[in-house]
Amino acid sequence: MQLQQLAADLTVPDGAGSLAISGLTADSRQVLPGFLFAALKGVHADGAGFAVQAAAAGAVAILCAQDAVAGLRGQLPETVVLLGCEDPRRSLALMAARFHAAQPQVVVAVTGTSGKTSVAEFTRQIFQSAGHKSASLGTLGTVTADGQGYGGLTTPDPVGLHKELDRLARDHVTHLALEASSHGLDQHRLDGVRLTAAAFTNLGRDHMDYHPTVEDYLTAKLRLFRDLLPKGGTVVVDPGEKYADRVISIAQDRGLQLLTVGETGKTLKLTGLRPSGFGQVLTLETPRGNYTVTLPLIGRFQVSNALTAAGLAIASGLDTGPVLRALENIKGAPGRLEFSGKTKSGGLVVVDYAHKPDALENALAALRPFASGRLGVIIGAGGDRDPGKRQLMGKAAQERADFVIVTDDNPRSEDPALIRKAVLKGAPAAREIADRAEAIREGVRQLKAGDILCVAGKGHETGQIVGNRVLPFSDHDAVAEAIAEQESAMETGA
Ligand SMILES: CC(=O)N[C@H]1[C@@H](OP(=O)(O)OP(=O)(O)OC[C@H]2O[C@@H](n3ccc(=O)[nH]c3=O)[C@H](O)[C@@H]2O)O[C@H](CO)[C@@H](O)[C@@H]1O[C@H](C)C(=O)N[C@@H](C)C(=O)N[C@H](CCC(=O)O)C(=O)O
Ligand SMILES: Nc1ncnc2c1ncn2[C@@H]1O[C@H](COP(=O)(O)OP(=O)(O)OP(=O)(O)O)[C@@H](O)[C@H]1O
Ligand SMILES: N[C@H](CCC[C@H](N)C(=O)O)C(=O)O
Ligand SMILES: [Mg+2]
Repeated sequence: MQLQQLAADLTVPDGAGSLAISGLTADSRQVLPGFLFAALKGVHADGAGFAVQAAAAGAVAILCAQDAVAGLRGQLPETVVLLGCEDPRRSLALMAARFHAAQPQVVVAVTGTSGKTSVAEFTRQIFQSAGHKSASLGTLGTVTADGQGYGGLTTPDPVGLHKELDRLARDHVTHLALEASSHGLDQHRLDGVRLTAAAFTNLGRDHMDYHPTVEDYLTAKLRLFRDLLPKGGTVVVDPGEKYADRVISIAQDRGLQLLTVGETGKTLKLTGLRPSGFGQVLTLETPRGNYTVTLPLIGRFQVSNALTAAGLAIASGLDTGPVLRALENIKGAPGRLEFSGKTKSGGLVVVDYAHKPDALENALAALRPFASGRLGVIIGAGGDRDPGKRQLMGKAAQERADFVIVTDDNPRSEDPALIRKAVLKGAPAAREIADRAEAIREGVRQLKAGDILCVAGKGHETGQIVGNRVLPFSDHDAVAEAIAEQESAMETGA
C-alpha cells in the first residue's frame, strides 16, 4: 500500500506519498524490508530509541510523535521517511485499519472490570444460533464454532487485531463480539474498528498499578462510548450498575441509541428471578412482549452477563424472541464457574477465573447456595499486576468461604512468597501452600459430601508464568489428578 493511502489523515512529506509500504509494526524486532515502524512511548521503553535498529532492518518510514522528528532526523539515513503526528498510537491503529481493511459486517464490543469474556462468548453463541458465522475475540483468543485459537492479551495490539479482523472477514465471519480492556482502550488498540454496538458490564477494583486513579480507569473504559462507537451505534447497559450513569450520559450527549437491561432496564427488564436446579428462571418484560427464560447457569452475575449479551445481539438487528430462546442453550465460557470434578466422597470442584475482589465475592456467592456442606476456595494473585487487590482478595475469600488455601497464581517477575503474604494479610486464617498442584490436592482431600471447592484465578489458562517462563499448568488437569490420586489412595487403603 502507498504511504499516502496508509496515512490518509496525516501530512506526508513531499515526494513520499507513493512510497510502497509492505507491513506495519511498533516492534523494531519485527521489522522486515519495506515496513513502516511506529516509534511509541511505552511503559518501559521509548520506541524512538529503536528507530535506528528498525531502519537497519529495512524500515522505509517511521511514524513518531511530532516532537521526536527533529531528534530522529539526524540519526537516520536520508531515505527513511519520518512521519510526525499528534498521537502515534492512534495513527498506528488507523493505519492498521486501512492496511488490513476487511472487518466482519457486525462488530460489537464489551468493556468492564468483570464479565467481558463471558459477554463476548455469550454474544457469539447467540449470533451463531441465528445462523450467522460468528466469532468472539478476547482473553480466550479467537473463538468460533470450529474451536479456539491462541489468546495472548485480552485486546491484542492494533496491528495484530486488525490483521485478525481482516482474516475473519475473509473467512466469511459476519458477526464478531470483542473484549475491550482498559489497557487496550487507553493505548488506542481498538481505534479504527467499525462498531455497531458497545456494552458496559461493571467497574470494580483492578489495574490500579496502571491507572493512577479509579477516575482514570473509568475514563479509559468510557473511551469505548465517547470515541469509538460511531453515531448511529447502540450503547447497552444496566442502569442499576455503579457508574452506568456516566455511560448513559455519554450516550445521551452524543445522541447514541440506548438499550437498557436489568431490573431497571427498558428493553430487557428483569421482573423476576428464581433458582432452578443448576440454573435460573428469568422473567422479562420487553417491548416485544413478556418472556420466561431458563438460563442454564448459576450466579446473579451470569444473569447480568446474559442480558448484556442479549442486548448486544438485539442492538445488532436480531429479533428479541430468538435471542432470548438462545439464552436457554448458552454455555458458560471455559473456566468461568466451570464444573471440574466430583470426589468419591461427594464433594464438587469448580474452576473459576476470579482474580479480582469483586469477581471472587460474586463467584463464592453464586456457589454458596449449592454447598450443603462447606465452601472452600483456593486463591492466589498474579505478579506484575495491581498489588492493592491482593489483600482485598484474601479478605473476600475469608469472608465468603469456610476454608481458604492461599497459593501461587502467575508470579511473573515477582517473589511469589511476597504475593502470598499480601493475600494472607486479608485472610489470616488461611492455609498457605505455595505449590499450586499441592494446594489443589489438599483442597480436594478436605472435601466431604455436600462440600464445594472453588479453584480460583486461572480459569482456562494452560500455563503458569514463573519469571519469564510459561510452565505447563491447568487447574482442570490438576483437579483431575488430585481426584484420581485420592481415589487410588482410598482403594489401596492408604
Ligand atoms: C503495560 C502494557 O499494557 N504494555 C503494552 C504496551 O507495551 P508498551 O508500549 O508499554 O511497551 P514498552 O516495553 O514500554 O516498549 C515501548 C515500545 O518500544 C518497542 N520496542 C521495545 C523493545 C525493542 O527492542 N524494540 C522495540 O521496538 C515496543 O514494541 C513498544 O512499542 O503495548 C504493547 C503492544 O500493544 C503490549 O504488548 C504491552 O502489553 C504487555 C505485554 C502487557 O502485559 N499488557 C497487559 C497488562 C495488558 O495489556 N492487559 C490487558 C488487560 C487484561 C484484562 O484485565 O482484561 C489486556 O488487554 O490483555
Ligand atoms: N458480570 C460480572 N460481575 C462480577 N463478576 C463477574 C461477572 N462476570 C464474571 N465475573 C467473575 O469474573 C471472572 C472473570 O469473568 P470473565 O472472564 O467473563 O471477565 P473478564 O472481564 O473478561 O476478565 P479479564 O479482564 O480478566 O479478562 C469470572 O470467573 C467470575 O468469577
Ligand atoms: N487479563 C488479566 C489476567 C489475569 C489472570 C490471573 N491468572 C493473573 O495472572 O493475574 C490480567 O492481565 O490482569
Ligand atoms: Mg476477559
